[in-house]
Amino acid sequence: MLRIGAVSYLNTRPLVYGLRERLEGLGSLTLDLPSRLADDLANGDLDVALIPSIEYLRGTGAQIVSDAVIACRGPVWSVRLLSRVPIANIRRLALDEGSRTSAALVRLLLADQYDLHPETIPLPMETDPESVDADAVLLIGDRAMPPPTGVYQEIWDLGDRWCQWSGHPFVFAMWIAREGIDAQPLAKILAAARDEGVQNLESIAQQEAGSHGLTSNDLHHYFTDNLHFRLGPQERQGLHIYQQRASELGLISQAREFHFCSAS
Ligand SMILES: C=C(O[C@@H]1C=C(C(=O)O)C=C[C@H]1O)C(=O)O
Repeated sequence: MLRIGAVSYLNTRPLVYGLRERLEGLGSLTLDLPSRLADDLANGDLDVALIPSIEYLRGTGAQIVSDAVIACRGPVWSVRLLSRVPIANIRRLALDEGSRTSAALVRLLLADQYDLHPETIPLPMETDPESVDADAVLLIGDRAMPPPTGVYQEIWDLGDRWCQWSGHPFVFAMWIAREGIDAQPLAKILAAARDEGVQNLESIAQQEAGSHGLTSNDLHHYFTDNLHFRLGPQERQGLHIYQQRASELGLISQAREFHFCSAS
């Protein structure tokens, strides 16, 4: 049985639509924070997981299993930098502990656009962003979605900032298999779950909205207009640009070749 892990945020509901049933007899599915999924894949506690793309670029796992991904082609809504000071004055930055990709992305954008290299501190899941001693806070996933309660001078949507800066989509997370795992049977299953999820965005939005304090219209808009669930040539290009720049800034040690599972 394969041990499979997926992100526990709303953004992943369309990717795991009916997935447990499809996996019957082949694997089990657990949901967790993106950063923990990457650590569990790296230490062998998971066989396949939806991990932050930067962790794959850093060397975690062996193969990209599917073209089902979490990406965006403009504003993403759920990845935001909230700054109490003008962006150019950020000295201390708190980073959502669930994140790896966006944690590197925000440092990359601050370095390239403002020549800024702030001190970073972790923002634990249970910590209220209002209470943290930092000039700015990076939030991802469900907790980034409600309107912020504090007073902020500037708010960045990192999907939007990246796409405007690079001219390419951004890939936040990908299904990755660890070394030695035959993930081929999974490739079709993950793509089929995504395809069915994408066909049912309206009903997923209706099911999930209330418990997250969102309207089903807003959530439907998030799934259809903000998120993008397929790794195509433009997304690959965006990933290459991110890899290149992250490596130049020392956020990853060296660029790796992308390996795709043959059935994907
Ligand atoms: C768009 C998002 O993509 C995510 C961002 C990730 C990261 O920053 O490491 C990892 C997985 C995705 O859940 C989000 O969480 O809002």
